[in-house]
Amino acid sequence: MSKATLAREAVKLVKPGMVVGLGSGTTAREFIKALAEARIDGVVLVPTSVDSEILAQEVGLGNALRPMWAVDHVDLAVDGADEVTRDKLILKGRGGALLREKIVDYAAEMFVVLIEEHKLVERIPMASPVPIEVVPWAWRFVARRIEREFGGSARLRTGEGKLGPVVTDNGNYIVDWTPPGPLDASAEDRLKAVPGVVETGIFSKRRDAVVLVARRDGTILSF
Ligand SMILES: O=C[C@H](O)[C@H](O)[C@H](O)COP(=O)(O)O
Repeated sequence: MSKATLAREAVKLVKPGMVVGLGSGTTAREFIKALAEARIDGVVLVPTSVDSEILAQEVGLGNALRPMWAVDHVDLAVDGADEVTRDKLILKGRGGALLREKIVDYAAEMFVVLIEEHKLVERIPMASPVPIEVVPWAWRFVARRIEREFGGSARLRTGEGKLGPVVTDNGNYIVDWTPPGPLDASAEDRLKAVPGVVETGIFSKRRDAVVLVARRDGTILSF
């Protein structure tokens, strides 16, 4: 229910003709459904995962869908997150959709993050590991190098419903890294500098994001 409330709030920001980035995950799915109900004229939609693309198609938004290469800007991106701090360090990627999400969310003029209150944390990571999308051919080398350079433990993500590694929408693997302690904003660039790392779930460069939090008491906090 709270995810649907957040989604309806975010839909109010969508104006006719806008190019809108569709995030991924259960919260973003609510946004996609609410957007379909709103029937806003002329919007162009850029999905950040196959999952979001399929849902958008199923709820009648198929004609509006475009790949990222077919647009020259994104007005608004609406996405969920796994953990968010008060100063807007954002951790994403529990569903493995982080790479396309980061391209779209970082490109957007306005980035709106929808979370429930338990995801508002003091520091990242709190309860989730840090997802890191890696080149499959190098995955073990990259995982060991991250452990050596930064400490903690890095594990290949394996899936349910399929034997072996989870393969992302971009054909890569995910390594889930549990660092030895809290991370600051520099972690995004430091991890990215490891050859073989394609992208990380640390979103530290959108401090201007608008975060909408569904509180336990039913109200919405915005910061
Ligand atoms: O890869 C998954 C995405 O980053 C999601 O946006 C994130 O995991 C939050 O998903 P949910 O809204 O299902 O908690």
